[in-house]
Amino acid sequence: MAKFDTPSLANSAPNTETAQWRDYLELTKPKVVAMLLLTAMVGMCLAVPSLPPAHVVILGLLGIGMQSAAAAVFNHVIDQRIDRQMQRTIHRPVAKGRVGTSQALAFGGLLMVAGFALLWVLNALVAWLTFASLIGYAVVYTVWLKHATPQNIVIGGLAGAMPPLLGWVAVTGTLDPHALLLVMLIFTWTPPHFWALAIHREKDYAKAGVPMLPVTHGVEFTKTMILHYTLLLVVVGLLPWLAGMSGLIYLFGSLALNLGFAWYAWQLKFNDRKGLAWQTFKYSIWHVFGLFVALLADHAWRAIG
Ligand code: HEM
Ligand SMILES: CC(C)=CCC/C(C)=C/CC/C(C)=C/COP(=O)(O)OP(=O)(O)O
Repeated sequence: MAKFDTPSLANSAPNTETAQWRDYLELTKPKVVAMLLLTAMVGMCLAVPSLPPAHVVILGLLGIGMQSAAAAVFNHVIDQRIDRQMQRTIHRPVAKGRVGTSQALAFGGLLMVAGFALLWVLNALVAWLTFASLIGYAVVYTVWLKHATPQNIVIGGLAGAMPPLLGWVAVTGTLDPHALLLVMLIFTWTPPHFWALAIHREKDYAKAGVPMLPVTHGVEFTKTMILHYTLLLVVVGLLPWLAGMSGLIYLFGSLALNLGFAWYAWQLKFNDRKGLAWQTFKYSIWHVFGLFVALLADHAWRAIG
């Protein structure tokens, strides 16, 4: 790996190796999409008092999953130059040349069209909103925002925060302000999720010339912002309960998880121990998983109760 450290080699033409199915899977960012689908499923369940119809869940998750995966594939194609400059991403299939740009575009295009068609069967609103999220991530964030401002992931985070609302609309066909509260949860979670990683990978982003907050405003300022967002998340986390969407299981679950996130952020800011940024990033992933499982468990409890 070390041989790619020098900028000249990092920028050189990619290797041409044979693509395997694993490369195509990697292009879809499967773990991120799996988490997005969990949040979409929670949106579907909370849209109705008990359980949504099985065919809506299946078609909806397939459609939202395919469109999210397509967005991830396009992100790999568009970012291939900067991916070749960062240690974390240097081995990605398009960056390395194992999957060519046109093959990746064809794969992404297929996923996009198939996903749109599946959602169209449910209702036009969910199909268009999901497509707008795809454009939001693959074009607005990846092409423009990422290189334009250190607030890139705050604004661009909206696309990744949309799945609970998309799930909700898949079931009801209409927009509901309650679904926006779930969007707000992920929207507030995204900056501390990403900036913790950006501190850990600051050198990567500086080398690739991407204006992430730790690069433009320094690590200390970024830590302060992370702490602010986690404290805001404690408050935003109360909203689903205050709005009557959830009960005590969610309330106490979210309080524990959000205070835990704030504790990590506090340590990151005021303790110089090495590795805290990476630990905070890892925690953020378990945190968002726990938050949506708590919403689901709470809903199931109320549905049978
Ligand atoms: C603009 C918004 C977001 C940005 C910039 C962002 C950034 C990132 C980055 C750079 C990684 C890769 C870390 C690595 O390579 O080790 C990552 C991992 C991850 N993110 Fe995010 N993220 C965003 C939104 C989301 C959302 C909305 C979710 C789900 C709710 C999510 C879930 C995950 C998961 C599960 C991983 C771990 C993936 C793995 O281990 O392969 N992210 N995120
Ligand atoms: C239809 C729909 C809901 C679309 C959203 C799809 C989606 C995959 C959102 C996740 C956001 C994400 C992983 C951002 C990281 O991109 P990055 O380019 O900053 O990170 P990288 O360097 O790891 O590629």
